[in-house]
Amino acid sequence: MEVKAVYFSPTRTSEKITMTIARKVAMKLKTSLKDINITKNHDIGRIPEFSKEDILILGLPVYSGRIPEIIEEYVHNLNADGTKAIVVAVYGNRDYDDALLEMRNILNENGFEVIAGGAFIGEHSFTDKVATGRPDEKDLEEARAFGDSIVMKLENIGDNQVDSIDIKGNYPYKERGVLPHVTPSTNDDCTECMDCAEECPTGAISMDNPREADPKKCILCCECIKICPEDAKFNDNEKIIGLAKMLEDNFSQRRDPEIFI
Ligand SMILES: Cc1cc2nc3c(=O)[nH]c(=O)nc-3n(C[C@H](O)[C@H](O)[C@H](O)COP(=O)(O)O)c2cc1C
Repeated sequence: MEVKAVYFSPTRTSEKITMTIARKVAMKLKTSLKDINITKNHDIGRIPEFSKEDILILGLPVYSGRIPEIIEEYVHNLNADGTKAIVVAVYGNRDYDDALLEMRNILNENGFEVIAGGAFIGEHSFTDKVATGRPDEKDLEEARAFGDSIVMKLENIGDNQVDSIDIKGNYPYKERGVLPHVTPSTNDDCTECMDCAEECPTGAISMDNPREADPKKCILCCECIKICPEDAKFNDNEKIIGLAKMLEDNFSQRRDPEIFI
């Protein structure tokens, strides 16, 4: 038996929440934890295998109320025969809409038994003024408490099959919004440390010149902006700036994690 934490997390908030839950579950079950970070490694040649005794904790950020399109094929290729799973969506304080439901449905269709789900909040990718610094200690405390509840449920279920859990969301799912085909810009403070290019989940930033990026590959995850030690990367596209302003004006009130178990 192994707890397998699989997550996609360009700006690391989904990673923090998923790993906090997973560490708690593995520790309480006194079993090993496998950290499967698919932020850069999401080609379907690397799909992990699951035994019936394993536990999958899948953590994804919410993009336009859905799971990120770039990770869709990978998630659809996760397969099991009765492995228990937990779904975790991390969103930027606006809404998670149908993302958590989408995750539950894909995993249930692929032979997992989804026994719990959680929607958590992370600092918004487009602005550091919405959900600033989240997940914070209170969020991590809730993530650990969620881990405790998961273990309690697993102990109660034993080897029995369970009914699928109810999760908030609608089907047909929300249509994905269309973002402009642009990349973040770079100012003169860039020192070519290459952190952005090395961490870019899609390889959109040139390894020869980190000021150059391919708009066909860029998914606007904002990893490069958040990771840059010199604050040299920024969004200067009008639509993205307008979106950030709309979020700051309308979605600054703190939202709390929601648990489905
Ligand atoms: C393209 C894109 C679309 C997003 N859409 C939403 C959304 O619909 N609702 C929301 O609350 N946050 C949205 N966010 C914000 C992220 O869900 C949030 O910042 C999350 O914490 C990022 O996860 P990560 O740190 O694991 O990359 C979006 C971010 C990006 C890059």
